[in-house]
Amino acid sequence: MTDVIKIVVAGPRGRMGREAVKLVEDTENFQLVAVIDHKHNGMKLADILETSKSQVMVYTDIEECLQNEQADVLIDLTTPETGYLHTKTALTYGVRPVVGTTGFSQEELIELKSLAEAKGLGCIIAPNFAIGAILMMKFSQMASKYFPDVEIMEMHHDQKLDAPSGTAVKTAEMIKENRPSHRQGHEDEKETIEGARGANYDGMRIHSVRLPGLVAHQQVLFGAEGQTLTLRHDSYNRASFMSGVKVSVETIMSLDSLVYGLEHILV
Ligand SMILES: NC(=O)c1ccc[n+]([C@@H]2O[C@H](COP(=O)([O-])OP(=O)(O)OC[C@H]3O[C@@H](n4cnc5c(N)ncnc54)[C@H](O)[C@@H]3O)[C@@H](O)[C@H]2O)c1
Ligand SMILES: O=C(O)C1=N[C@H](C(=O)O)CCC1
Repeated sequence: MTDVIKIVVAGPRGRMGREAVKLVEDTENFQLVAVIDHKHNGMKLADILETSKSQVMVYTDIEECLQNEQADVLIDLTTPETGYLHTKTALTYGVRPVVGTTGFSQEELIELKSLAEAKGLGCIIAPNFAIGAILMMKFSQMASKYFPDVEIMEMHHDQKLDAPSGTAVKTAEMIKENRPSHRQGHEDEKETIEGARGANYDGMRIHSVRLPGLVAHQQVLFGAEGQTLTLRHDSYNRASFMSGVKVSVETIMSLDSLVYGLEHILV
């Protein structure tokens, strides 16, 4: 029999968090031991989340939670500031973080990487848990060797806090590994309305669309003489991310350092 993995979910009432709670409750060798919310300290999960019957405790303070509960893994699906703090605290307490929260700075990622290494603990920070999105990023990286002119258009629901999306940033980082650094567009181009050309990452442009009705979508557009290539991925619901969360929890127990991006653990 596989060992039981004891899990804390942070952000259980969020769009992603409630799916993660369901995943943990429905997976045989996963055990939910507590949740971390920004309110309702001391209540039971079932009292604050209509889709759960779980009697595990709600904590508002991660330190109190990790002192009181025996946990192997923290799944964090909160906000950029909270996610960073939770990841750091979990590592300090010897708990392995699986982080879907996006919007971390480069400095924060570097700091978390050193902390995970110092502690010899697995930590997975995945800007996108959907397998199709990972493939889109990998295909984009491959294509950029042959099509070095590329623009990324990410489209999300209008409640998203960070822009560009974590997926768009990760895609640009992966493309950068293959694409000779250069500025794109006309050398004399001028924006008559600020922001018209999008964010500039190593000469590539990233455009962020926010609209009600969207979930998570990204198009990577490549252009060359007389041709274009478009790679697109769409998540139509949050369940699309859960197989990636599951494989991350299963894999993290045998890791001893930080992995940034699911492409490193999908074989
Ligand atoms: N990696 C992926 O595949 C993926 C997919 C979707 C969303 N995301 C990211 O996951 C995060 C959550 O997204 P969402 O759509 O579920 O957002 P959401 O706003 O629906 O949920 C966030 C939850 O975090 C909780 N929260 C805020 N501050 C907190 C605190 N201090 N302590 C505990 N809980 C706190 C809120 O109560 C809320 O329930 C975002 O960063 C988003 O970009 C990642
Ligand atoms: O809904 C969100 O927010 C999402 N965020 C991730 C990102 O920033 O890339 C992944 C897709 C959904």
